[in-house]
Amino acid sequence: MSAVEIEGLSAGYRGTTVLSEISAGIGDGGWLGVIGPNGSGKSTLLKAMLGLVRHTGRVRVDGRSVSGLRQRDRAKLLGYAPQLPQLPVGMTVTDYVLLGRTPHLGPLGREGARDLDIVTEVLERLDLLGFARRELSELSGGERQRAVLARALAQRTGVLLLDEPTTGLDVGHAQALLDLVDELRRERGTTVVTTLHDLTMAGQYAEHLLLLDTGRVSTEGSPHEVLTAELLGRRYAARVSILPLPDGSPVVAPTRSVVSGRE
Ligand SMILES: Nc1ncnc2c1ncn2[C@@H]1O[C@H](COP(=O)(O)OP(=O)(O)OP(=O)(O)O)[C@@H](O)[C@H]1O
Repeated sequence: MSAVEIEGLSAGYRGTTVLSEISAGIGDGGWLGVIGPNGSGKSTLLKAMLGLVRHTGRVRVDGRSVSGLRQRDRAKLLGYAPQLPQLPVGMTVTDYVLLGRTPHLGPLGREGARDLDIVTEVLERLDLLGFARRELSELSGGERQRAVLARALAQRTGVLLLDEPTTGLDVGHAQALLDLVDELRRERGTTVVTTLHDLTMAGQYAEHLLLLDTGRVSTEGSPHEVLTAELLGRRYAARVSILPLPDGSPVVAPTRSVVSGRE
């Protein structure tokens, strides 16, 4: 359980500023969805929170600034599943997920029974036990995606930062993965930050959305406040309609332009 505050976060690469003055707060067990068009800075925001790119401003977890922490100590607070992780060649699923335990290992770097138990539990939870001894290169895209999430879950942190966790997953597996994250949130009070391209799903799972545009916060608020045809049309240069589901939650439906003269 951890509350997260982002305060005046600016970040960039090699002298170029990509993110400017981002501020946001997420309560214990909250879910923040970061949305925005390609290149708007969503992944950079997560990387800056993790200290993986140069940044100014503050990130606090339970009131404690993480900016000055060593990578290892940050990794005890913030779990991370990157969008395009480098997957070590020849590594099995179990060994890969065990990497999530690295920040918790003692000076000799040996994993103990508790670490192995956590890995088994996570593999079971993500329906990966059958693949435990398989090499990562022998998994399908969706299975690999689950292994990446498994590694982040094995970190056992109060905060999870998930960068496009449903990329490459079919609708059923995407739902199952987001349901699982939601379950963790309810059971353990895990605080979640996800970037998501699927705006309907972003609105269904996140309670609060942060819409980025060219590295700045364009709009933030509840899914109903942010997922409007006018706003999305402007920010994404897209034609969309917002349709309500029976429970009132918004579906973002792309609409095709009418081409005259077509049969
Ligand atoms: N390592 C890097 N070096 C230089 N520029 C980078 C680097 N990574 C990202 N950028 C640039 O920073 C900007 C924001 O990129 P970022 O990956 O954060 O966007 P995003 O919103 O996550 O995009 P997408 O939806 O396409 O994944 C882009 O203009 C991108 O080209």
